Amino acid sequence: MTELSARGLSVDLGRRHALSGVDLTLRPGRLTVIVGPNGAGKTTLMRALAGLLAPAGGQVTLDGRPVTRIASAERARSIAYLPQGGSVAWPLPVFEVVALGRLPHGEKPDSLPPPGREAVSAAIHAVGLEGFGARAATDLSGGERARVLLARALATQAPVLLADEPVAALDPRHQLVVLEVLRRQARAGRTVAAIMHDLTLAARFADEMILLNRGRIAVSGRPETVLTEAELAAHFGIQAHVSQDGGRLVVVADRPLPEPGQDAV
Ligand SMILES: Nc1ncnc2c1ncn2[C@@H]1O[C@H](COP(=O)(O)OP(=O)(O)OP(=O)(O)O)[C@@H](O)[C@H]1O
Repeated sequence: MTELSARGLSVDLGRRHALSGVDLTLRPGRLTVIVGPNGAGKTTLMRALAGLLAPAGGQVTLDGRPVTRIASAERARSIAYLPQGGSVAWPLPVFEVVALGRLPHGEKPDSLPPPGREAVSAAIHAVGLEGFGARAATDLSGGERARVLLARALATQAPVLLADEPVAALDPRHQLVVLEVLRRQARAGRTVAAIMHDLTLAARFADEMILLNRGRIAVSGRPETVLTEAELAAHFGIQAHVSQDGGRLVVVADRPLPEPGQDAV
């Protein structure tokens, strides 16, 4: 059971304050969805949580230990990170790309021990890519490749899984497949966070949501607390209609609100 926390987290990128004073705790057993407008700092936050960016202030801790002080191999075994829009550089077979997720365990793709091989096969199965194992990962569609990269992260079997826009490239069925995988990971006791832009889908799967805007947490909590028409207007700049359909939250973006100082069209 692994808890990932940020306290007073600030990150500068060049001269830009990308994150300021972020406090959050990602808990085992929960799927937390991070939302926010473009440029809000979501990717920066996830990279800092993964220990890939050094904070300018505050800190990120994994079960109380500062994440940037954990040796990289141990960190990679503890936190699986799926970057946004990841690519595959080499024409390796899908099985071998997914098997790269076992490297933090010291297991090489061409000589996996049985438990490692099982983890790779289970990850390929989880994302619905059976039958793709021998295909070159460079010869796949964007959505297929996105699922290969998620499978690589799953194959690590890390107690923490951080996924940056894991469903952005996927068709509706595979969006559901992947979100069900993330929810199952959480239900199995892992600590799971995902960045998403589809607010209705996010509300359906999130145990908890964090709305980030201008590098700060604007609001967090249950989806119905975060996704109110007022919060959507204030932070996404949209007039939206939020309703309940059979107990599910539905967000329909009606129109963009004028930027402050801009005349309505
Ligand atoms: N390498 C960089 N140097 C300077 N500024 C950067 C750098 N990378 C990102 N930024 C800026 O930091 C801010 C946060 O970027 P970030 O990628 O975290 O946003 P995001 O919320 O993930 O956005 P999106 O929804 O568009 O993916 C943005 O204003 C961006 O322009």
